[in-house]
Amino acid sequence: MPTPSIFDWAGGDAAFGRLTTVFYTRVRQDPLLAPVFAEMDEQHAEHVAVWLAEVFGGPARYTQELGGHAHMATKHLGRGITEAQRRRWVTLLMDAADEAGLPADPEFRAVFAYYIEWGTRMALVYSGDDPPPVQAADVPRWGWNQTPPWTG
Ligand code: HEM
Repeated sequence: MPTPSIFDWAGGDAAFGRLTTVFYTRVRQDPLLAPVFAEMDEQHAEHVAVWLAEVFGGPARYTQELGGHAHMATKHLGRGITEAQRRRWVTLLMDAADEAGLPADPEFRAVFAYYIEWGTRMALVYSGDDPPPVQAADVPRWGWNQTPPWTG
């Protein structure tokens, strides 16, 4: 049997759809994050689900249909996300993973948390004073392995 992608292991598009639906319901009720997302459009949760699906080895729909990495990174520019907001984002997403019934095995949750920790820190970098060029990267692909060390 070939090793399944993380996307397949998680439960495919349906699982990521449930995840972001639950997550943004929690975000709207959260005093620290609700103001950050006050202007988000109706399709935001779905778009983040499509992004996560691509990252975890699913179809490359964010790249093909939604503007790819440059569009996603641009959405974070100038937002000045704080560490407290980032940490709350992570906490609510992990709570949402439980509520949405994503697999709870240690390997899946470790690799899931690994991307979320990395991705939220990258969102903070893009939202800050000296962001990297938005065109400089593709949508990351997260496997069961590790990333190389930070090169700036
Ligand atoms: C792994 C971490 C993250 C991922 C995968 C992610 C993903 C995305 C994506 C895909 C978009 C663009 C949606 C679209 O195409 O319409 C977006 C926009 C946005 N993100 Fe993130 N994000 C992350 C972390 C964060 C954090 C930590 C914050 C703030 C606490 C944040 C705040 C926002 C905001 C405010 C927008 C714009 C919403 C709108 O007005 O439509 N993101 N994010």
